[in-house]
Order: sequence, then C-alpha cells, then structure tokens
Amino acid sequence: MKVFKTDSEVFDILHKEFSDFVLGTETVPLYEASDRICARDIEANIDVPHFDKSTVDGYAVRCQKTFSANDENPAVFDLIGEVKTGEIPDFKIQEGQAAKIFTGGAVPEGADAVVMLENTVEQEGRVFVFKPARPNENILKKGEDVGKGCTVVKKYQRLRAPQIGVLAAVGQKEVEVFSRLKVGIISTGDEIIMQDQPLEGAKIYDVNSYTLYSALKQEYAVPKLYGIVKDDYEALVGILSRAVSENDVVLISGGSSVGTYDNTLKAIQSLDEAIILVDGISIKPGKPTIIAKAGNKAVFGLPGHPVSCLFIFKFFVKKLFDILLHQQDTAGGKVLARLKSGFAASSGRTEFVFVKLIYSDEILAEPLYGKSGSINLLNNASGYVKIEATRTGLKPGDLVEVVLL
Ligand SMILES: Nc1nc2c(c(=O)[nH]1)N[C@H]1C(S)=C(S)[C@@H](COP(=O)(O)OP(=O)(O)OC[C@H]3O[C@@H](n4cnc5c(N)ncnc54)[C@H](O)[C@@H]3O)O[C@H]1N2
Ligand code: MOO
Repeated sequence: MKVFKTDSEVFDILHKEFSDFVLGTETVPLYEASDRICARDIEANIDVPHFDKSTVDGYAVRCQKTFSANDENPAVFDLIGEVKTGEIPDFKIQEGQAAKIFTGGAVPEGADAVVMLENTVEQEGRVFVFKPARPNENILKKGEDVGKGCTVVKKYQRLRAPQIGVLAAVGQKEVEVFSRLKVGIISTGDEIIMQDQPLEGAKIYDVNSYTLYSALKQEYAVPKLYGIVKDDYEALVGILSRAVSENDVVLISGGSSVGTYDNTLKAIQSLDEAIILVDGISIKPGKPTIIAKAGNKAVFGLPGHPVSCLFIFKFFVKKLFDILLHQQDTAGGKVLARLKSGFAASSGRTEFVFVKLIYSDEILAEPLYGKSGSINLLNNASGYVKIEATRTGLKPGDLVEVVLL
C-alpha cells in the first residue's frame, strides 16, 4: 500500500534535497533592484560621510568657550569665514574663532562643534553664542553612518528601500542579485480548455494556469506557460522535458490522483535523473501531490482541483522557493482568532480549513465549507487553520491560529 508522507516529512525532504541548489546571478541597475535578493556581501569602500558633516545651519567653533554661556553672558567668537556646502574649507578654526556653516557642510579643521543659528547673534564680524555646546554637537563624524570596510548588505538579503539607500550612499550604481527562479506551468486534462474556446460538453476553463501564474508573479520567480496538455502520455513527456530543460521548477497540475495517475507520475519518472521524492501527502486538501527531482530541477505534480492546487503551491512550492533562495519562512502572517462555529475533521489526515476573518471586538474566524474543486472557496477566504491529524475537529469559541493567505 502507498505510504503517504506527513507535511513535516515533506518539508524535511525539500530541505535535504534542495538546500545546495546553485542560483544564477545577474547585475541590475540599483534603481531596478527593489525586492531583489543580493548575491554577495557588499562592503562599503568609502566612509559615509567621508568628512565631518554639520547637521544644522549655524557656526563651527571650538566648544570649550561656550560651556558657561547663557542669555546674559554669551560666548563671543570672531567670524573668520563661511563654509561653502560641497567644498572642504581651506581654513582652520582656532580658539575663539567661528565659521558660518550650513546643513551638510564640511566642518573645518580645528572646530569640534556646530552651534545652531537660533542660539546665536551675528554682529559686526562677531558671533555671540547664548547656549553651551558639547563636543561633537551637531556633527556627524566621518564614517559615523557607515564605516569604510564594513558589510552594508549581506548575501541573500532582500533589497528594500533602506538597503538600496545604503548602497546608493556608498556609491553603487548597480548591484549583483540572484536571478529569479524560472518556473514552468503545465495544465493537463482532456476536459480543460482555454478561455477563447467554446464551452461545450463537460469541458471546463483552465483555472490552474491562471492561479499559478498569478501566484508566481508575487514570488521571486518568472513564470512560463506551457499550455494545456491532453491526457496523452507521449505529449506530456514531450512538453514536460522541454519545460524541465528551460526552468528551475516545473508545476504540472491534474492527473496526479489514481484515475489518470500513471500519466503524470510516469512522465516525471521518464525524465533524466528523475527521483520521486514524494508521492502522496497525508493532508487535506492536496493528498495526491507528487514531488520529484530531475537533476537539480524540482518537479511538482499538483492536484487538479483548483483549491488543492493553489493550496499546495502556497504550502509546499513556496517553501521550496524559501529553501532555494535562502529566505526565512515567507509564508503568510498569522493572527489569533476565535472560531465562530465549529467543524468536524475526520479524514485521518492533517486538515487545512479555510476561514473568513471577521473583525469585531475580537477577531472571529468563520469556517468556509466547500469542496476542493470550488475556487470561490479561496476567493472568500482570509486564511486557513491547520488541524492536526490526531484531532477530530474544533469547537465554537476555540482560539485558533489563522495563517493569512
Ligand atoms: N478514487 C479516487 N479519486 C480521487 C482521489 C482519490 O484518492 N481516489 N483523490 C481526489 C483528490 S483529493 C483530488 S485533489 C483529485 C486530484 O485529481 P488529479 O490531480 O488527478 O486531477 P484531475 O483528476 O485531473 O482533476 C481533478 C479535478 O480538477 C479539475 N481540473 C484539473 N485541472 C484543472 C485546471 N487546470 N483548471 C481547472 N480545473 C482543473 C478537473 O477537471 C477535475 O474536476 O482527485 C480526487 N479523486
Ligand atoms: O487533495 Mo484533494 O485536494 O483533498 O481535494
């Protein structure tokens, strides 16, 4: 008899088999690098700032003379010049001297503080300072933001606005990132048709190509459609081999359960260096899922039912992506919610129940009932609740963890 794997066994297999996957890299302009994954540690090759920088408009001085300054007894300085923003001053500040400076200007040598304009009065070549200033006050020291030689962005780090900002600050115009995963999508089944074909007999429109394509667009992936393949072993082998040669991961939906089982499984087995890692998972929905490795490529035989297909994508394919891309778990956020009504779970498998969240005084989770064939179930769902195989169900009022979709 066929032995079904548990969900945690499948996670372990994915880790074991795909952790050493080698990702390609490419160099992209920094403007285009948003959300990309950095391909190497990047060290700053300059200090930021690379000069002592004033953070205010005011006067650069040696601050000791200001220590006892107050409204009645200002410290008095001789104004000896003005710092042009963007230029390193060609003069030095001595005891008792001040130079006018603007925000972002380079603090002249000899000065150890900048007093804010608001705390001073300038009169006939002299500057009166009415408040004490501390050493380094209003100065961003050379290298204080980023020190030369320090790692600013790490390999596998996701580049968001702050990381892009720091790379811009150290003078990078482009950055080496990991290439997006190439993912092929194949739908199978004699009954599946494209939306521009007439809806005759018991044909149905292809949903899985669309849901998978759309879900992949939100991932670190480039989806490629290979169309609908009839229940024909030779045709499937042909398209599957091409898809595997052109992609890192291939997703075939349909034909994975017992009826047409042989086609998908056999087609995968026919691939060069194919190893079937998983053939059936003890979960609901998604039991008839196949996972295989062909060389260093991953192939998924996903259940045909649109809900099961998309759920397996979210639960296992996304997990594989996290492993390939060395990312922490990027599955949805979680919220605690109180069950609005109970439900029975009797399959003997780990069950995932879709729920709609209702935000009132507390967050309520309303279970959604429907079969895995009904895509509108997912359309109405906010997330899902996991029920371990050992449980027989959940009661109204139970506190549950909802993984958001
Ligand atoms: N005797 C058994 N029958 C079934 C079992 C079982 O264990 N024993 N498992 C059921 C479960 S659970 C699922 S899930 C489905 C999975 O079946 P397949 O992966 O073989 O998929 P198909 O039979 O090809 O299709 C199932 C269903 O989904 C529709 N479908 C398929 N592809 C698409 C698509 N691209 N877009 C929209 N809808 C699609 C297809 O027309 C079928 O209605 O098997 C159960 N049966
Ligand atoms: O796995 Mo099926 O997805 O339970 O409907």
